[in-house]
Amino acid sequence: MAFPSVDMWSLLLVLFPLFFILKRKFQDKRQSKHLPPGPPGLPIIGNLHQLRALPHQSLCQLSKKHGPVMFIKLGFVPSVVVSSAEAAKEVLKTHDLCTCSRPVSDGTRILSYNYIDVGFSPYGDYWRKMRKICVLELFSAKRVQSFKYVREEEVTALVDFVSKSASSATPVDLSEKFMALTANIICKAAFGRSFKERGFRHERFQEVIHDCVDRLGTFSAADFFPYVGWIIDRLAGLHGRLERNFEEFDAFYEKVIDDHIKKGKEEAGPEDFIDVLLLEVERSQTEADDFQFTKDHIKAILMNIFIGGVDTGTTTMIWVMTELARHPRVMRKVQEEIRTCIGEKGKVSESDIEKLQYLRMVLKETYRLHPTGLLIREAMSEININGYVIHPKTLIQINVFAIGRDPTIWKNPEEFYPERFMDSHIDFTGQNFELLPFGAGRRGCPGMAMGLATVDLALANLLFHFDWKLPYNMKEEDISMEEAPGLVTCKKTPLLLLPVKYPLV
Ligand code: HEM
Repeated sequence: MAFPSVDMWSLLLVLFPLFFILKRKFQDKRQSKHLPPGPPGLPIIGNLHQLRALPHQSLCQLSKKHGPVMFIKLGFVPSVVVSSAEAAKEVLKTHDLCTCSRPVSDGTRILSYNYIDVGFSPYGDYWRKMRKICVLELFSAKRVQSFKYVREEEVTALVDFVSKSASSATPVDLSEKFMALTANIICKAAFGRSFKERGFRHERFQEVIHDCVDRLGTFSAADFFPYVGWIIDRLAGLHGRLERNFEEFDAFYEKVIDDHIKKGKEEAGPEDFIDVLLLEVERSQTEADDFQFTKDHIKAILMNIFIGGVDTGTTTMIWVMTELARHPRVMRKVQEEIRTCIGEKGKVSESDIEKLQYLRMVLKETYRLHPTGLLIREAMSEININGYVIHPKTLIQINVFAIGRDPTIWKNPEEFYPERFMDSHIDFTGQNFELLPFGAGRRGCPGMAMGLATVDLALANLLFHFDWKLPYNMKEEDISMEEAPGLVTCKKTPLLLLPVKYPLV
């Protein structure tokens, strides 16, 4: 989440008198003695001024002073920030049922077709039905397996591209290539064909996805200042951009769904997400059920898949390759593992991945230092965390970044050292609260298996086929580790590396 610029602050000051009247109306009547400790805030804006462009980092600093369960106010919105594994377990396991809703916001309302999706809709019967459809029909192990051919096709095409770059000694922009890879794989799984075959420029699609993810991670005044915040958002042009992106997505989905309806059963081919979801529409029309599954429901789910599945996988691969480029010892070790395991087979297949234990450690270590972002929940009823009261409607932010760098859990937390996982039981599947890149509990990521299948296959093949050097006489310490603001914490500058073909005998 990014926070406002100087212009936005001036706007806030102009609207100050209005806020003040509203503040009285929204005055927090809670007894502060039961609330978690936190930094003192300013009138109206609360603690917003203490958060910089990268809130996970600002919150991590603040929690070092105020503790692992910290109370802050974002405008009028009360929020609790959780920065220890122990407290995260309380929220995501002990009290999961009371904390598994999501807060509403202008951005998520637009992109979720008014909360008829899975990722942003509040907890309740409706969400349970939608989540069940996704988990059973779209993200099951069988379905993930059914798209194996798509992943293999796309990874092979990427290896071919990189081979050509290696032959001409041209550096590869891995950030761009990873984005195209995940977007193409998800596009083929969702629509049966690539963007190009669907008459859409994939570069444009990636831009729109990225823009939406950025916007969802950006401060929106309407979210924190009821009634008046929308004026600031309008003036800052936040709304217009998101609405235009939404319309672009919507027109594309509409066309692809209509193509599927027209083609009917005539055109045989592997079942894609739209085929599966159209069956849900049919089923809900024939079964006497109050729940009517419509074209808009399909579109809302597609939106979750693109927004939840593309930037996350891309970012994971970028950070892994960035850390490996900075740590040649680890790079050599992981390549040795892959090359010894694969031998003369020529390429890594999905069935080889489980044998690659060190690669798994590299992935865990990368997720520890570069998790996707803050986990965002909303309390539905009063709960008690570490002896502090959290009231209903409080925004809960689990700072996975802070937990990954907590010196009470991790020795030398700033060091990239995959071997720390050697004899450790800690994994990232949501059972261990020290490492939560996919979240945990009822709202944990349902697309984890699908995301990891791409990440594992692509990384293993790129590390098997190529050695990776730094271009332009760069040194390891020249690689920028700067993060970009957004819902997903990406690397700010593109990662360019020079591939050198590994000679297969
Ligand atoms: C490596 C890739 C991925 C990472 C790191 C990742 C991470 C996450 C995280 C942190 C959450 C929030 C969990 C929580 O609040 O506890 C989430 C939710 C979600 N993810 Fe993923 N994700 C990935 C891939 C995918 C893919 C490929 C899809 C779909 C094709 C997907 C679909 C979703 C959906 C629908 C939700 C919302 C679930 C809900 O609210 O019920 N994700 N993901």
